[in-house]
Amino acid sequence: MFSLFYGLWKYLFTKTEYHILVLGIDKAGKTTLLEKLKSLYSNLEGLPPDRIVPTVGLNIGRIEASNAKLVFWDLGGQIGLRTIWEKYYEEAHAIIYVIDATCPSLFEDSKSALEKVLRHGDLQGAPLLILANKQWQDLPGAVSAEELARYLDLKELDGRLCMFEAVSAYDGMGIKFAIDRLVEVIERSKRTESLRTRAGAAGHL
Ligand SMILES: Nc1nc2c(ncn2[C@@H]2O[C@H](COP(=O)(O)OP(=O)(O)OP(=O)(O)O)[C@@H](O)[C@H]2O)c(=O)[nH]1
Ligand SMILES: [Mg+2]
Repeated sequence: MFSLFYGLWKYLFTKTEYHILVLGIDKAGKTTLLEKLKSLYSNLEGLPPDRIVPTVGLNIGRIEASNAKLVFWDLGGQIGLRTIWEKYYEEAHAIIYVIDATCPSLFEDSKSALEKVLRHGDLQGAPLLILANKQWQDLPGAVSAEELARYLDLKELDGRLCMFEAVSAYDGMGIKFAIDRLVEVIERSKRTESLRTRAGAAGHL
């Protein structure tokens, strides 16, 4: 009887944990975004932009949003570090792909790195949120989310849900809206269902 009530209590009150990969080429603003997420969603003050250095390993950020626990894995985007990305694919519920929207000369590089990510079998069906970052008042040259979508013209989405949002990792503009949308999509995605089934099966071994 106890286990029945415990199971029900756990079902009602335990928040599901989702793993979200934060990818993108170097200097796109991934770590600045991660630190801003910490400030926006918790009492912890994230690192200020002037103390953030290029990422070599992995930065992890945990927040609670839209009644879910979110774990962000922020990886280095330098060309020699991109081979590490795939080690995290299997366990990821979704991808956030960050692009410096003020730098069209790097869009092609961003696009080909992203296409490689999307082709990988371990990320099949993972929802994708593409952020047109650096929409900051001091950088008026940033392209909008719609313009970025046109530039990238992604063809190999393979049935996954893809969203574009304009954000500023500096001042936080657009971030909460984008994350809430992503969580909604993660909760309904087939990928989440299959990761849950796999975790359940592993638990019964
Ligand atoms: N103006 C402006 N600058 C930003 C914004 N986000 C990041 N930056 C700047 O862009 C540069 C790179 O930011 P990072 O967060 O280190 O970029 P990253 O994608 O983590 O880079 P790697 O770790 O090398 O992959 C830094 O100088 C940031 O201050 C933004 O929203 N607006
Ligand atoms: Mg970084």
